[in-house]
Amino acid sequence: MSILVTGGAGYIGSATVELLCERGERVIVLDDLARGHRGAVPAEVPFYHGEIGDEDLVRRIVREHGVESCIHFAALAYVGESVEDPARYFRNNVAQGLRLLDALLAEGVKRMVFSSTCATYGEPVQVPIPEDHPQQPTNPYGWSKLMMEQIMRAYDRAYGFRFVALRYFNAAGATRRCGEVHEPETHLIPNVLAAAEGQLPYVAVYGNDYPTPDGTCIRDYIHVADLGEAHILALDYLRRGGASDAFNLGNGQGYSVLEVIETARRVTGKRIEVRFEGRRPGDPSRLVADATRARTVLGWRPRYGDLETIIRTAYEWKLAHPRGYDS
Ligand SMILES: NC(=O)c1ccc[n+]([C@@H]2O[C@H](COP(=O)([O-])OP(=O)(O)OC[C@H]3O[C@@H](n4cnc5c(N)ncnc54)[C@H](O)[C@@H]3O)[C@@H](O)[C@H]2O)c1
Ligand SMILES: O=c1ccn([C@@H]2O[C@H](COP(=O)(O)OP(=O)(O)O[C@H]3O[C@H](CO)[C@H](O)[C@H](O)[C@H]3O)[C@@H](O)[C@H]2O)c(=O)[nH]1
Repeated sequence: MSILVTGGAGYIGSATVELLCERGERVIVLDDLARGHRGAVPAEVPFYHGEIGDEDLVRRIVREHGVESCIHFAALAYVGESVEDPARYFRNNVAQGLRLLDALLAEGVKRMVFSSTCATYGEPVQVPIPEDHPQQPTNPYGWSKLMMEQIMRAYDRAYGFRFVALRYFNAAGATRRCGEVHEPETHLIPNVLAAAEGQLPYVAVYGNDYPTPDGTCIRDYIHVADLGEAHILALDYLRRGGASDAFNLGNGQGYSVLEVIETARRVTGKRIEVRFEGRRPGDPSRLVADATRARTVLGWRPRYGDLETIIRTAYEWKLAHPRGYDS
């Protein structure tokens, strides 16, 4: 029996594939390489270059490899881009996501660990944010993920399709094999490190008039290996017969954009120029997780909680892979 990992050539997906392989699980990756890298997937892992919305392909993979569960990372995931082109986000994340669910169900696969996001909460009314916080996304990306959560809930009731929605806060850092390489890169920490290495002239800070102590947005950064570990625990939970549920994944500690830049200056020892720009549409001011439930129900224990460690692992990976992945 094997696990279908969609989006397994992407940043968090490839790090999770690495952990699953270390644990001796049989893994199959499906990715259209819109944002991922073939070189991020170990050569021994069967790889399919295709879309999650290709029902015939998904059904064939399930039959040929005896797939029993799916970890579904594949999605477009840029907040700003989703505000500019919502159609692309709803088509890719929801319409194609729905076809993936239907193909799995048609082949009798009824277990999914789903990449959801803190962006499903929108502007928080309570911080740290618990799972039962109101879900009112401020951008189409967040809506696309919330729609998938709701579709899966209905599928559970009607068809017994069990899922765990993992609502990650901000993924960061690198594992031994896998780091963050996106084209274009919109995420803060890779951009800060690119500025440290002279690949960007400065870091653009989007907004310094937010209602936070230094005026810049606050986020809860969580190490990619800790995210990967949570997927394995969630899969074990579903295999034990656990009920469908949602879990926040974060450290419970918020850092402002300026604090991230200051920490990166310490870690790299480099000058990092900053330029203040206007707010980025769709950005909530402060997102910090209450991840108590993942700890108590799944037994999750993040190991790389401290921001300096998170940034150091990202920096070390970048120095070891100055041009990113070869393919
Ligand atoms: N990075 C974060 O901080 C963060 C936070 C919360 C949630 N998430 C979610 O986690 C998941 C992984 O994020 P990531 O940062 O690794 O992103 P990523 O872009 O690196 O990885 C996503 C992968 O999915 C693939 N993909 C996209 N659409 C596809 C499709 N229709 N068919 C097949 N493959 C497709 C891409 O090529 C890419 O390899 C996403 O679902 C994202 O929404 C990420
Ligand atoms: O060059 C940059 C990049 C980012 N930022 C700021 O840094 C913060 C973090 O931005 P990221 O782009 O790194 O992360 P987001 O919080 O926008 O997005 C992440 O968390 C989201 C939930 O809000 C989604 O889940 C998304 O997939 C994931 O990338 C934001 O305030 C952003 O405005 C900058 O100031 N300059």
